[in-house]
Amino acid sequence: MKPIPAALTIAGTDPSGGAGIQADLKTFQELKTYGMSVITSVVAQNTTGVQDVHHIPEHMIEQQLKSVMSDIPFQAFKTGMLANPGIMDAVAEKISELNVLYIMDPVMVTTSGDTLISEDSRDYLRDILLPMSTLVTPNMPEAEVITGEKIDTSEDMQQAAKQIVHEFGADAALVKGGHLQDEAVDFLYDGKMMHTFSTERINTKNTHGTGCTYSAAITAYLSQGCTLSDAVQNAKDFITAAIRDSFPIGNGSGPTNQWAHRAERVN
Ligand SMILES: Nc1ncnc2c1ncn2[C@@H]1O[C@H](COP(=O)(O)OP(=O)(O)O)[C@@H](O)[C@H]1O
Ligand SMILES: Cc1ncc(COP(=O)(O)OP(=O)(O)O)c(N)n1
Repeated sequence: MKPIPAALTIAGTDPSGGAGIQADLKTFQELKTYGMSVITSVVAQNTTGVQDVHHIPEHMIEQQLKSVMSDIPFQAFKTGMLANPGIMDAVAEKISELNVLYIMDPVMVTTSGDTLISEDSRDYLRDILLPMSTLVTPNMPEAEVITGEKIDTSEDMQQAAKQIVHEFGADAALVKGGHLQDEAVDFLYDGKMMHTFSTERINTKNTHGTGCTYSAAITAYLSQGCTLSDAVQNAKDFITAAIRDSFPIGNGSGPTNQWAHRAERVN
């Protein structure tokens, strides 16, 4: 019998439902992948920004991981918000036991400008977790932090993707261009080839949770057995539809719409 596609997200929460664990689980569900979650931080946030944060004690993060890992098999997992070195350490130790695909969304700062990980975590993220990853998905500011280089152009993005693989040890890197002005272009470097994924830029302020939703969609497609470049292309179609049909709700940057792809996808 074919295994049931299943995926795990290890991340922080968003009670307003647009980002973090909530966005990941909605995306897994929408893409017919059995979704599971380990919560690292409870974040009081909404479309306008972050109001407060409570970090889950490390022993409880480890216990959540043990509970899932000892019971239900999954083909892929992703990490999102890992707020400090203690949390990263707890996660690194448990995931080193896994032999499944690992998608790292190196969450650092939200669109609203709130910092989600401490300054001293950045080196740990780059030096310990990143080399364990099958794919890392930085946006342009995150790629700048990882590489230490300024990234302004699509040439800089491609250079950063290569550097993240060859110098810092990820199997593959997807540098996302949501922060570019004209085009929404992302570059995937898999250690051999550069792949380009491009769409027109949609004029909207409702992009809360785009990075979470995109990396969750990649994780779901990988759990179903897609190749890396197919998983990214399918996920790019998914996130583009979700942004195009995003929800104009809340007082700030509204959330993306995970069910928008249904109208556009021909199965
Ligand atoms: N306004 C937009 N129009 C179309 N695609 C976008 C837009 N903003 C972001 N994207 C796409 O959404 C995905 C997430 O990118 P990005 O916004 O850079 O991530 P993050 O949320 O981590 O900052 C990428 O594929 C990016 O190209
Ligand atoms: C708990 C949590 N994790 C990650 C983010 C950042 O989400 P992202 O998808 O990068 O998009 P923005 O929210 O920054 O638009 C978050 N807000 N909360």
